[in-house]
Amino acid sequence: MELQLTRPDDWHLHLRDGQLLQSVVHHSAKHFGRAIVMPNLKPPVTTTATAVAYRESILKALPAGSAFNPLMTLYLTDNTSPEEIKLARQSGVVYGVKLYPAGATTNSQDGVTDIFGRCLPVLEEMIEHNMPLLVHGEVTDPVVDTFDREKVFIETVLGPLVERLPNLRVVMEHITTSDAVRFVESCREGFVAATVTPQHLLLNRNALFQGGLRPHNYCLPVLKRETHRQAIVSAVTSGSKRFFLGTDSAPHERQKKECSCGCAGIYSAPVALSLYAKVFEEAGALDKLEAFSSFNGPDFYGLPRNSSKIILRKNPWRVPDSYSFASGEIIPMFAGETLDWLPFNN
Ligand SMILES: NC(=O)N[C@@H](CC(=O)O)C(=O)O
Ligand SMILES: [Zn+2]
Ligand SMILES: [Zn+2]
Repeated sequence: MELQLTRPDDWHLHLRDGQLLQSVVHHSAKHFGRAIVMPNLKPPVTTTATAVAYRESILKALPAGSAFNPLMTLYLTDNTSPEEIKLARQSGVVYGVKLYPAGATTNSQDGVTDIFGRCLPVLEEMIEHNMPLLVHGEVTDPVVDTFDREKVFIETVLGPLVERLPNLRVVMEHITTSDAVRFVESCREGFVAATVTPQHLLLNRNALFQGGLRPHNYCLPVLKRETHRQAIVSAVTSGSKRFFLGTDSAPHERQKKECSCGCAGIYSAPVALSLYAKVFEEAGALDKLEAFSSFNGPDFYGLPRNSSKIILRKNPWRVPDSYSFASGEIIPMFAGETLDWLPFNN
């Protein structure tokens, strides 16, 4: 059995830099046409000039002949100026501005401490330039239970923000709860949308503790209980245009995951398309996979859909146990397991 799909894009991707970039970028470039590239490097990509330079280094790291197009983002800080948004739009290569609440996730220490107090002029400028805000939607108050941080963020930050700036276009990244699904569905279509990862469609929080502690299933926002997973599957397989593919593929060297204080992030780029196909097949909704993977994202961002195609073939394959690179190994999601669907370039 085989499916032909318009080439998909990845609307939330971490490509890192240096050696890690060299070793991971080909996994995304092989089957995805474009990707929204996250700016949480060390130091973060806070200016258009650094975004342009980062884009150049990604293009250099691509396999010869690749047409993969990295769509860049700026990392919002308390000090980002409205002028920077103008420069970002003029550059033609920046497609979004990323909100990391300070301390919420990997390399978010330079993020925003007070969006209403510090960022309203920048957000107004983004509305002028039709530049979307991409949101890591978790509060950082250590008193709030880890599993409630997305829900509380919606109640205390995102809901009020959307109400205050109804013309701001927002992507709630990597949603993990039924609360987020309900919130996105309650907003104006075309203004608020969400990306969805393979892990939040396939795993619930039991996967963190299956037979022992499983660091390679640890990401942020953390996996939630089964009812939330089911709500997200229903949302993406319903055919709604508000949800689209964003892997949040986030490689960390193995030693940085398997240690006493392991990093958050799951490396899914090599398996993501196989995993999304699995989700849609299990839900009896393979006919909705193409819109989720290849239409809803570009339609939201106001970009053309890709013209080339890929094939997904039922052709069981074993996910490698690890990928080696110059200074270590990366363990992919579903390492060592067998997946049914295998993507091919047409
Ligand atoms: N998702 C993660 O667990 N980690 C991401 C950061 C992020 O997207 O929050 C990373 O950069 O490693
Ligand atoms: Zn995030
Ligand atoms: Zn991410």
